[in-house]
Amino acid sequence: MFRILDCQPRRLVRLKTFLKPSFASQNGRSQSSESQPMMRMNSGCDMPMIGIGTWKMTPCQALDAVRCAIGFGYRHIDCAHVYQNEREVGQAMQDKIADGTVCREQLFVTGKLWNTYHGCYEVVKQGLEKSLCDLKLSYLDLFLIHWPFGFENGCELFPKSPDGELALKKDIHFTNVWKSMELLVHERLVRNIGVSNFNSTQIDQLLQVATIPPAVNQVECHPYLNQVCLSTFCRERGIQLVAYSPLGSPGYENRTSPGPIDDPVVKCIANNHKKTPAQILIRYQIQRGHAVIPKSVNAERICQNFNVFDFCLMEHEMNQLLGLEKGKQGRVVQYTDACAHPEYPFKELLSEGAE
Ligand SMILES: NC(=O)C1=CN([C@@H]2O[C@H](COP(=O)(O)OP(=O)(O)OC[C@H]3O[C@@H](n4cnc5c(N)ncnc54)[C@H](OP(=O)(O)O)[C@@H]3O)[C@@H](O)[C@H]2O)C=CC1
Ligand SMILES: O=C1CO[C@H](CO)[C@@H](O)[C@@H]1O
Repeated sequence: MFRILDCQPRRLVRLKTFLKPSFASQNGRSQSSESQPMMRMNSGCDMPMIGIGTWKMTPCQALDAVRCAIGFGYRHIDCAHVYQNEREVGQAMQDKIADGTVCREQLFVTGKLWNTYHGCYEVVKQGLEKSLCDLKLSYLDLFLIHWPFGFENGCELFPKSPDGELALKKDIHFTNVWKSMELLVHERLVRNIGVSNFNSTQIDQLLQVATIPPAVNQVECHPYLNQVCLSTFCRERGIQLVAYSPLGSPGYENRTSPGPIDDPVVKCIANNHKKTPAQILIRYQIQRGHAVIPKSVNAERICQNFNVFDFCLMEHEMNQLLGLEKGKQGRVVQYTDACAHPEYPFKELLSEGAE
């Protein structure tokens, strides 16, 4: 049986309940999917706490990495149309269903409505159908509004205006997009809906119109951007925080300084536990009650990132990690190209000063 984690307000993840002698260590053995912790969302659906991220996987890498991840026991796959690899992610899932490793119902697949599909209901539905078709699925477990702002509709993922700037679409508000997302639930094309990169003001606005409240807010989160306020805000409203770029997205071209995976404090905690810095960063999210979606295309690291249930960070270590916060300097995925949109969520990045 799956272990269920209740993510209701103020409920903390109890770690000892996860410790099972049968967990694989870093030796490449597969870990039983039956023993991984789950998050119960508001809708009553369960989401596995660790998923595999798929951004920046080439199509070929995605095919191998997702097959490998499912083989190691991952059941949560984080996808998006804009990652341009959904066909291969879908093929990998089909392959693992065909070889008997999993059935569809055991997978938890997240998709995201790309910014060029902010429009009327038909446009939003087209966005979903494109992903369903590529992923070779008849429904998604979770569908997110990828960003609170839209771009001009069309085939270009990053459309440009005649002046060469990103063509922002300002005549439709995310609350209208949300109403279409709700219809997709009623049509049983998606089991849960949520948002990504929304700030607390935007979530409040959404909650005022929603008949189905967002199940999750997927945001950047790691020790340099710990999202303490947003995490509490979401928890108090029964919204599950999903931590993206949990390793600080090393290698991302926008990263100009070393990230948390290279931080001496993280390395020291890792040494004390005989774990890797990546495992500390993933475990840190789980102990905060966040779902977490590290990306890797390397089989050893895919396995390593999943093997974080045989140790526990102590309170003082969690506090040390929380103390690494860098405010807006810690944010890697900034999307300042879209800052002229009224719903650009990270206004603090546009002002002078540290915070
Ligand atoms: N909603 C949104 O707007 C966003 C969502 N996301 C989602 O979150 C996922 C994760 O975030 P992402 O930005 O990819 O970054 P991560 O923080 O997951 O870091 C990924 C990088 O870390 C490396 N890495 C992975 N595991 C290890 C390890 N154990 N030791 C050392 N290095 C490691 C990977 O290299 P290698 O592959 O070679 O192992 C890759 O370069 C994305 O893939 C995507 O699914 C991300 C950004 C925005
Ligand atoms: O998920 C993400 C990664 O890729 C996208 C663009 O290329 C980002 O906008 C987004 O946040």
